[in-house]
Amino acid sequence: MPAIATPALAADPPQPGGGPLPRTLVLVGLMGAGKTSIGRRLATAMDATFVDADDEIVAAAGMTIPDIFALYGEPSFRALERKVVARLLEQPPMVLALGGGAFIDPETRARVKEKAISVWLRADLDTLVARTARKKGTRPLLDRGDPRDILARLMDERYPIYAEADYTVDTTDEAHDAVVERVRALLPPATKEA
Ligand SMILES: Nc1ncnc2c1ncn2[C@@H]1O[C@H](COP(=O)(O)OP(=O)(O)OP(=O)(O)O)[C@@H](O)[C@H]1O
Ligand SMILES: O=C(O)C1=C[C@@H](O)[C@@H](O)[C@H](O)C1
Ligand SMILES: [Mg+2]
Repeated sequence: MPAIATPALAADPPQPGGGPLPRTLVLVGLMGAGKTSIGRRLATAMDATFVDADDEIVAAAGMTIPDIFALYGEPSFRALERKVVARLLEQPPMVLALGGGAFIDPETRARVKEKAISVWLRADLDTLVARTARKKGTRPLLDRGDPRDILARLMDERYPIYAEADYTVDTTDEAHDAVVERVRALLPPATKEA
């Protein structure tokens, strides 16, 4: 499988000392858990930089995630994801939404544990099915069959691994802002100043 070229990251480098985070705050969880939408709000609330690893992969590859899967295959996507996340974890603290499978990779998981604070955004199956139904065609794993069956299988496979995150926050019955506050409440006091 050919390697995908990896030019510079697309996101502006975080401003030195520009955020109150002592370490990068990494959000993990399945598709539809809220990593992107919660992460963006959290970063705004904390005056921190927000980066979505999926967007960085798209920028690095110069193509969409469905195209990367279709043209290069999932193993090449995973290799690129590992590289991109490793580079992001070397940058100054930020709020970082990982792609759904990134934390499942043992190397990435070890790096996250070493360098970041991790939070698993957990949701139940009905919630994930409903949320992921909104932007069809953007998540290649869910195009391989019935999304409910696939999400159920991924929950079985991945939930024990996401549980290795430092913290877990349930997002099933919580509005965005409530989840943001729950995540902020987990952080040491100095990181709560907006
Ligand atoms: N707590 C919540 N309450 C209501 N809607 C939510 C909540 N969290 C996320 N959503 C909605 O669910 C959808 C998916 O959320 P989001 O894109 O943040 O998930 P994600 O974890 O980044 O997954 P993916 O990257 O696969 O899209 C969005 O429409 C978002 O607004
Ligand atoms: O759960 C996954 O494995 C994925 C989730 C998305 O965020 C993307 O990273 C990609 O579609 C794979
Ligand atoms: Mg997302």
